[in-house]
Amino acid sequence: MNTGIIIGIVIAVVVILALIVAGLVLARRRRISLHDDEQTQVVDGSKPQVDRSGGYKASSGFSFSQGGAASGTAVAEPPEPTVAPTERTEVDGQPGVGDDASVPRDSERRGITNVTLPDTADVETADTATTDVPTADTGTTDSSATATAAPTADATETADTTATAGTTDTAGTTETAATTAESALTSESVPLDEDIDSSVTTPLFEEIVESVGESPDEIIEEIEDEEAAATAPPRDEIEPTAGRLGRLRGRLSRSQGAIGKSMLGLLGAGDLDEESWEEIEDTLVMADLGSATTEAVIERLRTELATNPVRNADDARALLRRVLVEQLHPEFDRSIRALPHADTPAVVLVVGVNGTGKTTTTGKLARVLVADGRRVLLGAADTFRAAAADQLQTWGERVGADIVRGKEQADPAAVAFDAVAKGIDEGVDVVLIDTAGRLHTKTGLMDELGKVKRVVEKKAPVDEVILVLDATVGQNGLTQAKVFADVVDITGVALTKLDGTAKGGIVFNVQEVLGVPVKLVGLGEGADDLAPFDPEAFIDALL
Ligand SMILES: Nc1nc2c(ncn2[C@@H]2O[C@H](COP(=O)(O)OP(=O)(O)OP(=O)(O)O)[C@@H](O)[C@H]2O)c(=O)[nH]1
Repeated sequence: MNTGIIIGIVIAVVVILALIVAGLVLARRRRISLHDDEQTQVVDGSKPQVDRSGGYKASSGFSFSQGGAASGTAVAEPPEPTVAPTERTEVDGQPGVGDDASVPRDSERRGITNVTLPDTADVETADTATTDVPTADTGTTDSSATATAAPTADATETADTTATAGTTDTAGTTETAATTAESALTSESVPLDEDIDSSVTTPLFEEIVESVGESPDEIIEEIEDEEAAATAPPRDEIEPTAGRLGRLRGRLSRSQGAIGKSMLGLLGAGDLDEESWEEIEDTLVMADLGSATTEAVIERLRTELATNPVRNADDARALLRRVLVEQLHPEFDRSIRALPHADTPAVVLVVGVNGTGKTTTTGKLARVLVADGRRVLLGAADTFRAAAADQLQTWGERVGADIVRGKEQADPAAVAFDAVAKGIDEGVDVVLIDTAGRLHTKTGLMDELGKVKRVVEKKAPVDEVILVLDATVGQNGLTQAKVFADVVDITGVALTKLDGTAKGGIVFNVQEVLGVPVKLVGLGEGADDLAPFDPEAFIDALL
């Protein structure tokens, strides 16, 4: 082979290599970076934590406002829902609406029971009864009742324990007290709040003291000793809300990516043909944005791209972010109306299908409010599930909030009513009422929920009705939501279990369909895993 041919081959190889390298460099420059955020260490106080989120963090803490009054801020009221409220929806036959949620976790499954609620006349009677004749029914209380009810319940308990041991005279005396309480219970009949355990402690105690003729101080001392010895669950330290936001990072990991990766990839690919637009549409629908929001997003993207073509990864991300944030209505008022009125506490009703996280959300919210310096009273109006009131009571003990609870199967409206009555009497700032989870196909039960609200409103206006929705049930959750919206005027949504779904897009759809803002998001089972919803932070976590 002569030298000329060899030189020619070498030059050709060099040119080909140069072309390949140049091609790779250009391709790399053009490609939009869709890197998975590495797990980074987020230091929260002294505890390092793994951040898997891509950075969901609310830019501010929780915001509370007063119900019924103008908030004074430049935030907009939500528009009318885009989907007109329908007749009560029957969804029999549809897959899984609330089904997963209805599987009991910590208690035996019980049937749904229709509860006869008092008519208006009864309610008025109850009003009087609650205020004027705090009954001896507290005595029927399981000794687990409430912190406030402790003296009464414990009096009974002490009597039982000590009498068995047969050690002191006091036992006998206190036993008499318990017996007196019992007989008072059986003989007295008080309408409506006959099942209420708490809120009636002191008068009953006085009755007992009178009847046994013993010094109140002596009895109180004994009870206090017993209480001190009792193994009460330790009260949690409540950390300031500002400190917890960092910890919430890392919880949206599974919501992240569904929209971001494919959307940015498509947008970054330059000119979009119809096939690409269809792919974008599919991505949005798959992420649970719903058809109305999907159409709106695509229209906005088309308009924007026509005037401002995307040139690089940053452009694509910024455009998508802007369009998605816009669709989440950042102008909505997302404050929780939990600030007291001049002479009544704020009343917050927590509603939703069973298993969505109502009790947990109520507890977490109580925690936030207590941390904010508010005096909170809990109303355990979920009388259908045996463990629900216990669960709420545990939350109350952890955060330092009293609770009003009823016996299992007690009248939920009566419990709610009594909670508000007690809240007014004691001058608390806010009463949080946890209602029973119920399947919306049971029309009677939905009507009952409406009655709970109406009965409570005999005492004080309901400032906030928070619908708790489980993000993992996706679109089906909206069928539930619409039925609740028909029955009680929902003022905000708490979207729970966002940590367990890859379909964070449900947030868009919820707001669009219900016309109410998502105010809170649940990001885990922990006590502090509740965050105020912040559209910008949320989109940042999605992209
Ligand atoms: N992963 C996760 N789990 C949650 C969240 N919120 C609640 N849960 C869990 O969901 C389950 C149901 O929560 P509950 O608060 O009992 O639900 P509920 O709506 O009160 O249920 P009922 O009393 O039956 O109506 C519990 O195991 C909670 O710990 C959340 O944001 N993320």
